[in-house]
Amino acid sequence: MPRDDGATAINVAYLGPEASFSHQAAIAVFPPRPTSSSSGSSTNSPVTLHPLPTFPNIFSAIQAASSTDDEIQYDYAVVPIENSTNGSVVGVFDLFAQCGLDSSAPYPDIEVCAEYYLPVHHCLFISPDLTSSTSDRGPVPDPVSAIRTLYTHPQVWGQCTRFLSSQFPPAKVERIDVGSTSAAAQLVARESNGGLSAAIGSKLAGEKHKLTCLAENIEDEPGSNTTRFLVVKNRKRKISSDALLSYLSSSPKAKGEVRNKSLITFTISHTKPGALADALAVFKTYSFNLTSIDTRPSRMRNWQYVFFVECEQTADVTDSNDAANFNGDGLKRMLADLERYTESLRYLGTFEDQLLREEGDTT
Ligand SMILES: O=C(O)C(=O)Cc1ccccc1
Repeated sequence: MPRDDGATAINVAYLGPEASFSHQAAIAVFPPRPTSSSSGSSTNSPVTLHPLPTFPNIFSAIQAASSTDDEIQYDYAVVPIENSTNGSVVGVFDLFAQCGLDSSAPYPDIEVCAEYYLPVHHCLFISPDLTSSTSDRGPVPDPVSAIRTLYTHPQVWGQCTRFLSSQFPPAKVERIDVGSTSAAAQLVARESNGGLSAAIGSKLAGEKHKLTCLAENIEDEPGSNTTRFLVVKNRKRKISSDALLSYLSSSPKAKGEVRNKSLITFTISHTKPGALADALAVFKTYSFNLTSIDTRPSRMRNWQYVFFVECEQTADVTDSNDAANFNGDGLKRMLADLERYTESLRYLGTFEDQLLREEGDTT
């Protein structure tokens, strides 16, 4: 929306409430920016981050961005797609299965434009009332063993299996899924006089709600637990790209070689022998390396799947600086050929690979 000073505000959606991991990823990609120079002229588009309650709300907001008169027109959203320990964020995959230029897709205009890797550390939080001598029940002597209910986002249980199985026997402690880790922290903070419940979430969420931290770094892989986020936008919406460009130019990867990844979804015949092998051979023919492959149920017919492939071109590169041209021609030709081996095919976008590879890793 244009402002009085002429700058166009950039609106970014993320899974809220504030202090979720998605919020931290959104801040990293779209940090708060100074908006005007000393002469008073605007230099950067100001960024406003908006917490939304669910992933479907976020996808609907981005899809609607080119066509509604709503007060807020969302330019970007930052959504988690996979975790290095616990794998795919299936709810987000199911939404991407409904994206891509196709009149039957509920989100035809959503495309991926960037990725971000966030190191993720989990803490166990309780209400400070539980350890306070002024509460009705007095300080609980062993708060961990007093906990009867645990709240967190469903992605988190599988990232903290060792800690959870050693501290919280399922027969004694109920695990309740909530919309986000920050919603879990908010719930525990709101329980009157400290119910015997705990939340698992980020240090930031605990600080925001003034919770007591009983354990830090409770994830199974404290040195490497990482969540990958995708940045999405509406392909029909004209946006000033300076906010995204400043992220891309300041990312650690910007100093190294730039590689672009493309995300494609497709379905294939489930009765023709070799249908998947034929489709995958097309990537090889056009020198595209597969960096990721995943499936989700098609929801059209039982035991039929949507394939998600991410790939990067390894040859035929003409212009390594321009994300649009980088593998534009090769990609177009590859997709045209792939169409012959698939039943439905959707291209969801091309973005810079931000994965910092280990030295000596040539893949
Ligand atoms: O619940 C959150 O904080 C989220 O943003 C979703 C999520 C959960 C766990 C790891 C990364 C993202």
